Amino acid sequence: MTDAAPLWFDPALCLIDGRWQAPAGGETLPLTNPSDGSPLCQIARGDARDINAAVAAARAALEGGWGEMTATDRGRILSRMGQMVLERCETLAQLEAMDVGKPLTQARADAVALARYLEFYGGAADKLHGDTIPYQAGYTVYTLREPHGVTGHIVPWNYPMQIIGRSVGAALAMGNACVLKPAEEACLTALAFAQIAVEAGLPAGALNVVSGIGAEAGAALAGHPGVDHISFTGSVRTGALVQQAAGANVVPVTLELGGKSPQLVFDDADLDAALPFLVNAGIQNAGQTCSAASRILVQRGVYDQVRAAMAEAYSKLTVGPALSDLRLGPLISTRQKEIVEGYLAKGADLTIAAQGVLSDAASDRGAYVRPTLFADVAADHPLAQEEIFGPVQVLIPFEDEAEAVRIANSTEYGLVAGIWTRDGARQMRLAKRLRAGQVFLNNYGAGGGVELPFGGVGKSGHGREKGFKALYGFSQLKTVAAYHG
Ligand SMILES: NC(=O)c1ccc[n+]([C@@H]2O[C@H](COP(=O)([O-])OP(=O)(O)OC[C@H]3O[C@@H](n4cnc5c(N)ncnc54)[C@H](O)[C@@H]3O)[C@@H](O)[C@H]2O)c1
Ligand SMILES: C[N+](C)(C)CC=O
Repeated sequence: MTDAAPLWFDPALCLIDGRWQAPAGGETLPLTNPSDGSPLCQIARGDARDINAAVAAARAALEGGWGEMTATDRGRILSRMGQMVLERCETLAQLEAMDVGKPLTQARADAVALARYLEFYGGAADKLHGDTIPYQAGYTVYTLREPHGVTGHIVPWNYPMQIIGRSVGAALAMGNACVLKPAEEACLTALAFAQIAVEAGLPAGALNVVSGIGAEAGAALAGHPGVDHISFTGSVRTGALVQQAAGANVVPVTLELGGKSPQLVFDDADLDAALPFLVNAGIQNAGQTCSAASRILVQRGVYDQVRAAMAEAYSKLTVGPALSDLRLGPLISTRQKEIVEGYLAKGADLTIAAQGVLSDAASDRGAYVRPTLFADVAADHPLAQEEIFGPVQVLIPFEDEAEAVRIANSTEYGLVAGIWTRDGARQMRLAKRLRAGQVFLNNYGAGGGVELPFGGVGKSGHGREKGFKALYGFSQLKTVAAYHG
């Protein structure tokens, strides 16, 4: 680790029942810095035994101090955690940059987003309540909003802080006790978050964190009969496995999966306003973003202009080590680099409109690829259909609104869509017709905005996280019908 980001916790331990402890198997896994391939540290290789202990600790917390705490007091702790995240912002950003390969500016924004989630859900903890319901004579009927109980949170490596904030933050606000399984590729900020929770006075067992391999600790959590709800963020393939495992115990699952999100640019669009969003939403976090706008659909009348402007922007993109804070860092791993290079090879028959450049500091030991913009891509080409999870965007021309909608809705995903047009009626029509969980009109937020409900349709998943509405998903309703004559 660097002096700038010293670890003030031991990453080779799991947080269970408020205590950092060695995993039952006594084994560790290496974390690697994707910017140069150097070893970062060892993390705990938790397994089913640690998950069992974590679930038991969470259950005990619900029956003890955490379960008895008022919503207002829960909110206060979350708000305190948010403040502590802000105080540690620079350290957290450095850890995320080294662990994920994310440029420092983006990592800083993620730390601030984590703080915002904690503030937002801290403030919301005591705002959601039940109703009274008019019923038959002699009755008083009301509903209680209650936590699910023990919630499992399985998160990926690409935005650890943001995803932990939105799912664990909302779950704790509603009074659940959480078991978090971060990704084995990058989990330092998940562990730092756990330490912050301890320091902020979160009662023992309310948050338990077990790092480890997906097929071991993750599968044990997904299939655990003592868990009452699972929030999973990751790939479609793993999401299906998690849903199946949880389904065997009739446990509800929220799935936040992948995407192939489009931005639609019409002839009447404000192109100057659109350009930064078209490019940035494709290359943010080196394209390893579920809501990346990897398809840019452009109407014929402005197609050449958009292509030229994007190509110029691409030629200025520089890739380098995360701590040098260029526009793009490396991919998470050499394995991910091979996957992206495989897609670039599949695009050998296509026209490359432009590519970014590697900085001199981007060594062979890092997982670097040049951001690549393909032009004139057919809507059914694999590069226009499959999630690549790298800095690759395709330009697809269209004639009219009907064709734009058909192409936009032609993938198996439906996470986010952007529409660039000055025509208000078209904005309203398309906002309804596009299959996506979020639609942005004349802007594009690649998942930004803690206040905005987020989630997918189709293979992008189901359920909604973020925003106030997420609190409904992390709680359940009990109806109380009192007969008093
Ligand atoms: N919709 C969203 O909000 C969102 C956000 C970020 C990433 N994603 C998606 O995540 C994917 C990339 O992330 P990834 O490669 O880390 O995904 P992944 O599915 O490989 O891993 C995600 C998590 O699942 C765990 N896991 C792996 N196998 C498991 C199993 N059998 N049982 C239980 N858990 C298991 C992993 O350890 C990790 O913690 C992309 O498809 C991306 O679009 C979606
Ligand atoms: C929504 N977001 C950006 C936090 C994560 C997507 O990968």
